[in-house]
Amino acid sequence: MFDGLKDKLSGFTSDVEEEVDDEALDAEEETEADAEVEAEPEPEETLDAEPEVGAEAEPEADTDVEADADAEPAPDGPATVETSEATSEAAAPESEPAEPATEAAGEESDDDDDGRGLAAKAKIMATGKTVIDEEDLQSHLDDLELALLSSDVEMSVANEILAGVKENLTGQTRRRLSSTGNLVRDALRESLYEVISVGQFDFDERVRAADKPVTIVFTGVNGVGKTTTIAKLAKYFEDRGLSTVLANGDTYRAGANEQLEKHAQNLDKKIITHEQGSDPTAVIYDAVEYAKANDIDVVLGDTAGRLHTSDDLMAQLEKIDRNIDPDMTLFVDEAVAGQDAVNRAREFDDAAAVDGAILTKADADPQGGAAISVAHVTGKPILFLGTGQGYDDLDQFDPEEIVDSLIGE
Ligand SMILES: Nc1nc2c(ncn2[C@@H]2O[C@H](COP(=O)(O)OP(=O)(O)OP(=O)(O)O)[C@@H](O)[C@H]2O)c(=O)[nH]1
Repeated sequence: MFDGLKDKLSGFTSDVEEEVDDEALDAEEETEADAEVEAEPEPEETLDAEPEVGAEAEPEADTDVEADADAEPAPDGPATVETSEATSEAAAPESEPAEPATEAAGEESDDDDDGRGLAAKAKIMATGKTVIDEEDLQSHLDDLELALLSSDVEMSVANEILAGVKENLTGQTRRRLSSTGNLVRDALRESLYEVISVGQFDFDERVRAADKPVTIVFTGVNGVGKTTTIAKLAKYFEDRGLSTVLANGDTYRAGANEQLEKHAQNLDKKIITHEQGSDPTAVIYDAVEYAKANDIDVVLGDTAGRLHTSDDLMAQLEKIDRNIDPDMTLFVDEAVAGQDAVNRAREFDDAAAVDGAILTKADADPQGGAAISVAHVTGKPILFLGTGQGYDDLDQFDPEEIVDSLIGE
């Protein structure tokens, strides 16, 4: 799932990490040079070079930072990051002295596995320098933009991700990043998470809390796996102890009844159908009445997937809204449709406000563009991903899990 996108994102993070490493090395050399200068026999500089002796003995205002750093003496003596960190903070007393030194001290112990440069990276963050020059970052951001667009990520969403990465790596927010050697990945992770977690709510909880029967109506064009998804959700609810009745409100398409009937039969579920061409609202209404009479928990109502530009479609959904007032309207499309799915999500949401989306065929989608973009574009969350043709192949959409799978933990 989304393997092509994973590769592209990994290319970006390793390229920028390299750049950050180079900057870190430069910074390290600079700091070492500074330290040599500081080691000259001026009284205050001597204090920095030999903190155990000097700091407690001279608690003057401008040496408070050293004293703080020394409050937890480093076993390795003055050559530790804590010491040199405190030194650089003291050299620039204006810039938030104590906290960064503590951050850097905490970070240092985790940095061994990344080899060169990590202590220096922590130092760059702690001392308020940028992690990477904006200019150096720009060419990588251009590459990232291309990678996102070629993976079908919607333009405005790609721009949002780029802006987030840039801000996280060069702006004021970088201190929020955990410095465990994955600065760039963390920046990308945070930025991706922001766009794909839009509007998330607890689907199970909402269903549990609602008065029964809960009515869920499905919209979306034909051929994307809507019928299969309704069947998968019937199984999903059964697994959670909730009963369902299916309603075929797609009275427009020949063969729709048979298709849903087959799933209902396989899953041993009640299905309500009317003749082809009849009123979809009436079908779903009957299903709701059946659910009430038979103590059924959830009504799953299909609707026709005619073209989203059709006034008929809007009129149909409006009529369902007016007469049935469903608890949720979910938009279904296929992840593999990429930009088309994103555009349709926007148009369906404009036509008849949806509460969330389900993307089918994520298992067959190397790009991930729709999965990244739909929530941000509509302001409504993706709730499920279809991951295969079996009834159990439906995963709840967990933004954190998706981001982890895209860029590694
Ligand atoms: N690989 C994969 N195939 C799927 C998934 N969901 C549905 N399909 C397949 O997609 C094909 C179309 O699914 P249907 O449910 O019949 O789709 P549909 O005809 O769009 O249904 P309507 O939207 O109601 O018209 C079927 O072969 C399904 O098995 C999925 O998540 N992954």
